[in-house]
Amino acid sequence: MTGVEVRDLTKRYGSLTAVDGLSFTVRPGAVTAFLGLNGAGKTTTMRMMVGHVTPTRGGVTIGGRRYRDLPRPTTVVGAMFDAASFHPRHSVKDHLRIYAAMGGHPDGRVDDLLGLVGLAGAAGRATGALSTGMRQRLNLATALLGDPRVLLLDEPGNGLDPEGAAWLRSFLRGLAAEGRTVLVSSHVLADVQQVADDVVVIGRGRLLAAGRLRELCGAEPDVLVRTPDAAGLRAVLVAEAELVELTGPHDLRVRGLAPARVAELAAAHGLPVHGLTAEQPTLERLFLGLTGAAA
Ligand SMILES: Nc1ncnc2c1ncn2[C@@H]1O[C@H](COP(=O)(O)OP(=O)(O)OP(=O)(O)O)[C@@H](O)[C@H]1O
Repeated sequence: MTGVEVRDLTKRYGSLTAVDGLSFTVRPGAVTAFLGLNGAGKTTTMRMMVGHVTPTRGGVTIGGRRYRDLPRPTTVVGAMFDAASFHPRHSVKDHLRIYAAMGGHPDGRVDDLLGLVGLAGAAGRATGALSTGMRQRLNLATALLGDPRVLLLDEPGNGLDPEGAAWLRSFLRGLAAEGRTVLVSSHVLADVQQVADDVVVIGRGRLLAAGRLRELCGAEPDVLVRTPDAAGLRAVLVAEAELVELTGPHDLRVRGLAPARVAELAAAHGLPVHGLTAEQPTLERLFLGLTGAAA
């Protein structure tokens, strides 16, 4: 089992601290979403994991070893960055064959991967003629050439259409189910919510939260109430709820009260309720709360 340990990772560019004393772990067998606003330091952190950028302080180990100490790094870690470049006239298959040769991976792996990422039909196409979604798939295939236990994927969902995004989610789940360590940076929170087991949230290079998505989002759902007397019900609920928000002429959002308690209080005051739904807390709420506080 190969996890990733980030310890006191720091990167300064002149007076700018892009990554600031970051510590977290990424566990095997799970998809971990790496989240932060633009410029938060996600790419810099991931580049330090694979030695593209030298930390000012601190470091990263993968299965207990630094990237540069791994004897055949691409068999341990597969990394994919947004700005990956392809030779535009190379075919998809040639691109993979060249990278396979460089990494010392068997040529037969290329056809397997083309099938796995859904590019078998585009094997002969020039990489310069690929759609963004196909480029992402080719990037992913390149990262997977060495059958690595650890995948570090920087914004792999960028430019994917809804079908591609759904495909990527199930692909990532499959990699985690095989026991691999999967770290995925993203800013599409709805996509992440559907796929991630764990999240690491950073802001201005600092850690804001890390842990199981379910625990961080909180177990308590908001309760959405539909009532013809929203103002009247609101007046009753505010005494016990953490928050009661009027979201429409006949709609309330209640936080900090169980649905049953909302119904009891309404009944006790003779207020009609036409609908009551529990809404699971979203990653977006957590994220905006954290990054808003950091800003
Ligand atoms: N080579 C560099 N020289 C100077 N500043 C840099 C360099 N690389 C990154 N930065 C700065 O470090 C900060 C973090 O950038 P980084 O690309 O890691 O953020 P990010 O979270 O990946 O953002 P995005 O989501 O926009 O890609 C930014 O302010 C960026 O401008």
